[in-house]
Amino acid sequence: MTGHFLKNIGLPYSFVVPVQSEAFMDTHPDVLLAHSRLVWITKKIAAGHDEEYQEPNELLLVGYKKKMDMGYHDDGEKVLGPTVATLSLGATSTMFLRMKTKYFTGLHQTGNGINLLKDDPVLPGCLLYDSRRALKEQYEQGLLTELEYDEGRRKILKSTSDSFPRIKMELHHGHMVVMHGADLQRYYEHSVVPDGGLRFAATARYIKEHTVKPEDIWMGRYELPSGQAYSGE
Ligand SMILES: O=C(O)CCC(=O)C(=O)O
Ligand SMILES: [Fe+2]
Repeated sequence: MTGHFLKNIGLPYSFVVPVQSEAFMDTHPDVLLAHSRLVWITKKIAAGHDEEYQEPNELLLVGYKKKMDMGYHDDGEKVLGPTVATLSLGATSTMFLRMKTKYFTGLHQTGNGINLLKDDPVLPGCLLYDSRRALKEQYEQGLLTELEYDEGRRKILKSTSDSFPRIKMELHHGHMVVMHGADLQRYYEHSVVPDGGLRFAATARYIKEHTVKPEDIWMGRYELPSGQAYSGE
């Protein structure tokens, strides 16, 4: 993310690059209006799901100058809640979502070569899903020892192949994307490639309050004058 314009508002979010945060109460009112749109949509999307909903208390503005993009990554840091919402501003971009290569192949690259995944979740859509699922079930039912399970996997999982995008979305000015669910960040990753023009992404996240210095908690709070919070109209 070096080179991108970055500005953090609300609770400090220092995972990406340590950036100074500005309290919501001190920021420009338009930023609060943008944040309130993201709060509105996260509520709409997250309501009814089993994971506890937490209202975003942070906003990261990321600016993409000409020809910049953001490579594959996840937003699954421990300090974050399971809902991440982004408002796109400016140039059109394409967002890609793919299964992380290690879950796709069942193999991962370590310091000493390519190894079997310790706990292969065998996600629907992974490479060799049926045979991997069958082996895992036999192992879980006690029909295979761990050694036999590993040997069976070694036989079928020979090469690494790259994962591929499952979702490709064109994002236009004003579009909002919500990613909801910890597993989405655990097993999948996303990237964003603008069409070359200037673009800003305003991303709202929930930062777990216990991970922030108590004296900073107020930075994530604000109230809009009545009637100004976005209500979908
Ligand atoms: O640029 C975007 O739309 C998303 C940016 C993103 O993935 C991030 O800031 O983590
Ligand atoms: Fe992201």
